[in-house]
Amino acid sequence: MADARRFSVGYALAAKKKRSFIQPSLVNLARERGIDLVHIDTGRPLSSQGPFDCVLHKLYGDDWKAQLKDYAAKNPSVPIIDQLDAIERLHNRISMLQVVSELEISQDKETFGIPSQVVVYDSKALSDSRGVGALRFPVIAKPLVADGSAKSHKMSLVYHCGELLKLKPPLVLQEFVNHGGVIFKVYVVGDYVKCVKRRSLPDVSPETLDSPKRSFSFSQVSNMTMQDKSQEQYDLSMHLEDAEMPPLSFVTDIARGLRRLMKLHLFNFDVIRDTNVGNHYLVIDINYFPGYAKMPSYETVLTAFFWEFVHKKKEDGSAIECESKETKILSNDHFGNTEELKNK
Ligand SMILES: Nc1ncnc2c1ncn2[C@@H]1O[C@H](COP(=O)(O)OP(=O)(O)OP(=O)(O)O)[C@@H](O)[C@H]1O
Ligand SMILES: O=P(O)(O)O[C@H]1[C@H](OP(=O)(O)O)[C@@H](OP(=O)(O)O)[C@@H](O)[C@@H](O)[C@@H]1OP(=O)(O)O
Ligand SMILES: [Mg+2]
Ligand SMILES: [Mg+2]
Repeated sequence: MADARRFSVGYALAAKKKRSFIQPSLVNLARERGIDLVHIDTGRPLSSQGPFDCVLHKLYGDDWKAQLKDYAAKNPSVPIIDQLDAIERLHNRISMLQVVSELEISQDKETFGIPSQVVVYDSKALSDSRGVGALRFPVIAKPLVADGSAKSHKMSLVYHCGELLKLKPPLVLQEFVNHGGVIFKVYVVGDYVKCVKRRSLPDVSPETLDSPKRSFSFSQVSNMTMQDKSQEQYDLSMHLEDAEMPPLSFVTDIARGLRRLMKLHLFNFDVIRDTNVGNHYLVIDINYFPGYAKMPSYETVLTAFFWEFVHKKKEDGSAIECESKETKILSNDHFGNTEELKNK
């Protein structure tokens, strides 16, 4: 039966994120289920806005942090999705992946880990072979800070150590792992887990390492939209369609483990399969509140998540932590089909 009480989910998002995530299809579906998605004006004190049944946010900067802390202190019963300190772990590419090493999951047929990497804080260390020498080339140089800026996504694939001197620390040097040009993005929305394929960097052959080209820069390669024709060509040459997905139970175990350790509800992580090993997977990136609008049926999934969140709050009258008890969740298979499961 329809619930007469309406719920209000306040959202604080950057303009670009608002455009991609707050689609009419999501707003309307949520509204039908009694949930109003309400824009938070960050130009005004958060505490003077609302009332909200929960607050959803993805914003960087001290001003927002101070506003949210003040609001949380004054409204302890309103859940915040998610906590600032939990999100901040993902703003540093070292602490981001440390959590993967802390996962306690039995590794049977499939195994997982993170690529070998070192953190470099100053330019001097780039010429010091003691630190960098342990890494095998090619390496990817990634900005240490992942703060949502265009700069934080700018990476370099480096074939020769001499090229490192051109880079600007602080950065992470991570071994490039050949993975067949396909990356798996695992989206997590509370209990829901969905794995999709995306294009990635092509494998690097030993001949390429000897070529005169010694490095190149790129940015958000899995989000890249090329001219339609070349995109198709690229996907065909990479056999994107044919690439076998990792077992769903395997990625779901990692997703649930990460969720519990990080105390986050909304994130995705990037996984690649090591071509040389076959059943070994590497987690290379974790993003808070990623581009859910690109996920199949995102409206249904997110609406179910909000519904559960605000109703759970109503039941016990307090802010929610991580786990949900009796829930209505969406299950998925590898082909993008979703089905509703009750009390899973
Ligand atoms: N260790 C690695 N081995 C092989 N390819 C990698 C590795 N690390 C990153 N890549 C490639 O580089 C891309 C960008 O790296 P990464 O995901 O860390 O950056 P990002 O800017 O945080 O991405 P996102 O847009 O997902 O936030 C990956 O999608 C993948 O194609
Ligand atoms: O829109 P946002 O600013 O949140 O961009 C996020 C982007 O989603 P988009 O599809 O909306 O561009 C994500 O893409 P997918 O992993 O889902 O492919 C990923 O690149 C995040 O790292 C970005 O967050 P940032 O690291 O820059 O804060
Ligand atoms: Mg990534
Ligand atoms: Mg990222």
